[in-house]
Amino acid sequence: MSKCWCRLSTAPLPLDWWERPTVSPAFHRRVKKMITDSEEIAGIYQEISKFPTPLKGCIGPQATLKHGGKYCNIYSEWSQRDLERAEWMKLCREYVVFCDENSIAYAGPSGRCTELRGELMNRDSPSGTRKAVLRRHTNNKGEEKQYLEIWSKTSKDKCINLTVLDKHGKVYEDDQFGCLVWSHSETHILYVAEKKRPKVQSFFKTKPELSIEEKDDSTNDTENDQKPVKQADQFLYLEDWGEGLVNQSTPVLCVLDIETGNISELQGIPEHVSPGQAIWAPTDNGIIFVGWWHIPWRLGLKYCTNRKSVLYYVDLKGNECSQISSGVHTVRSPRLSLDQHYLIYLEGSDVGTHHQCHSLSLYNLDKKVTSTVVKVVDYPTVDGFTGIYCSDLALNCWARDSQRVVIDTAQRSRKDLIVINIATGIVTSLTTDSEVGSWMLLDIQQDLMVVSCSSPNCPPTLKVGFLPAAGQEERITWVTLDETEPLSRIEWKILTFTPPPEQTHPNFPDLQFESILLIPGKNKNIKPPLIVIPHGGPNSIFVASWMLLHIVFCKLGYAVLLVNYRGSSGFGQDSIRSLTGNIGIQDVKDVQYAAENLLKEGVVDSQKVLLIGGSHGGFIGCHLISQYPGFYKAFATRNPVINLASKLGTTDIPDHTMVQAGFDFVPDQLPTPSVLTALLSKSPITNAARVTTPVLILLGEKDKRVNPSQGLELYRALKVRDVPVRLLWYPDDSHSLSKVGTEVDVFMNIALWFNFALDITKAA
Ligand SMILES: CC(=O)N[C@@H](C)C(=O)N[C@@H](C)C(=O)O
Repeated sequence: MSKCWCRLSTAPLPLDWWERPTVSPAFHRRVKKMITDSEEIAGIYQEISKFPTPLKGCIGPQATLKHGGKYCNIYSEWSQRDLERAEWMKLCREYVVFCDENSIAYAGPSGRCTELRGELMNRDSPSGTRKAVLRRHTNNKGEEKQYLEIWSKTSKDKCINLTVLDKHGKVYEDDQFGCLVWSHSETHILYVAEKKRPKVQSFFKTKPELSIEEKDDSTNDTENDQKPVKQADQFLYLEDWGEGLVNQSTPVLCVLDIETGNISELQGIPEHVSPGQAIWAPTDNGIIFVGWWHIPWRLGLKYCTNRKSVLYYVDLKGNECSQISSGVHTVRSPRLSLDQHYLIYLEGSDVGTHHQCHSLSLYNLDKKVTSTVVKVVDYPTVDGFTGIYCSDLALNCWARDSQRVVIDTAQRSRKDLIVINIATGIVTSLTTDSEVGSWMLLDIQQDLMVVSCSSPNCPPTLKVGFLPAAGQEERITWVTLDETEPLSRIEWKILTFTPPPEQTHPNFPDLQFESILLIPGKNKNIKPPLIVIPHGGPNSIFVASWMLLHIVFCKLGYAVLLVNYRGSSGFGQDSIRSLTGNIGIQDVKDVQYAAENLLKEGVVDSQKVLLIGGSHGGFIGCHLISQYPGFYKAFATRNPVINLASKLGTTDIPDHTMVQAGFDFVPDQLPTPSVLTALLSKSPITNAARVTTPVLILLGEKDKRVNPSQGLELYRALKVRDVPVRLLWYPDDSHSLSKVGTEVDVFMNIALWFNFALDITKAA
């Protein structure tokens, strides 16, 4: 029986099963409601991938109309997959809103949407009269340059070639460090760039003889160009900030004087931190920024909101730097109130997990004192509030009274908008009663908010609404900017599970967990196959929002179960705590419990259960197929964690491996046999001999988080045991496999892999 991979099969599976050209016509007849033809599958993917995702929304200044009343424009940017060009593209859409002080008379689109090319970042000046644009342009020699442009309402006023100026390396446009901020006076712009590095060359490079003209020219070279070339450093290792941030090493804060065009690098920043997320202090006298510790070395930052970091103020006159946040482990997203008296920011403690419940801190700039406005929530409060889990606050999140802030955060399996009163700490939800699954704040100006919202069966749309006066927040009314319809014949709901007594955590016995179920059609006579998907992290979460992969599978006829096992963020800090040291057990049992409970309800086909999991979700998936052989008919996994012992030395976040496995992370601790043995014993590779489920492995060669050698270990273990396994290797992609060309290939391969698996299950 060792070569059988499904319970119904009695004969060993032919090793060439995947190579067989088509699904049998008999299969098509049997599963009429399933779409199995590859062209049709590709067509559905293409159709659904046309819905763009909002990236930003900015409310312009309000203008008064002749006959009273006001209006303003809303500028929004979206990203969309261009399947023909195999790339992400950015587009912009504009809207107009007619309103009075606090109600909207009309809101709707103005003009057409257009593609944005080469714009890396842009930011309106505080008055709305000018705009700064960071642009990438490739000239006809194929050289890429970065420009900083200043636009007025009618034309481009200034264009600075940052590459030729050569004051610094590339400007950062990531969410982690990057910023582009106008001073309050609108005379300067602050941004983050890679520090200029000394030129390096080989020991044996012959210097070209300069012509007379070139010698003359070289006298005009900048001070930096004349610095001696470093020879011994040509191959010096440069630390980076890990997965998704491989070109980021040493950020510096830069200030452009718009009038003179002069760019200066901010001095006075402590040597042991890398600065980012900077803002201007009141009256432009100083700059406030987050400094991430880069000693003893840089640990990966992506998905890791736990990195040691401090909030600083640097004075622009004396370059003196002082610490604002105190005694905390991690800070993010400093945001100044409109009256410039308060600063709020997200704060986290030294819990070790990569994501956690944050508190909201307040710094009173007049009194120079810090207080906590919203504390960490261990267990959901009686009114259901589960705490703050966002990784960043919206750039503008203050109400005009400078007493309230609006935040979007996961609350169990939804993403809600909440208002926090900084004086009382009272948290009020603006969206709990809505039928929409997920809300995100894009901008707030004079209490007018623009938000994006979506549900698992409804693509994203923008809405506007005025934040009601304090205490009346529940009265909010939203006006939709673009009408979108939910996709027909797809339903979703959130399922709540209480783990059985034998699976409760001894220290956290009351924890529940949830799943989001997407289910096709309403025909009670047809039970769809089920795809079970645990998320990665493990302290991440699925919120009930529009996600391409899930909706396309549902359109093909699958039910999809997204499991937020205990340890997911959004359910209170105790839930996150409960998984530490328990990975491979609690998470695995929760996922299986959710799947089995759904099968008991009889709404899906219990003989056709499939599994997808990426990263830590792949770790859970590998445990599942070895612990429940025959239950899952096929498994597809992206960059899975297979062996914690070998992962420790190859990942950009070794602390994560140690902490999740239940150990403290001590940077100078060398691996010991006992630790490595414990790591190995928690790893799915040790049970690979029990696997009979066909596995599709999808690996990104450039993955710094989970080295592709992890997936290769699994491939080899299955191949040698004649378990059907297929490995796809994406040389230009990394951990998330999110390049447009990769994503579509990954999807098509999973869809076809599952088709074959179900076909064979039926035939057996
Ligand atoms: C913190 C982190 O990146 N963990 C990885 C092992 C992981 O599971 N990543 C998730 C977020 C993923 O889906 O890639």
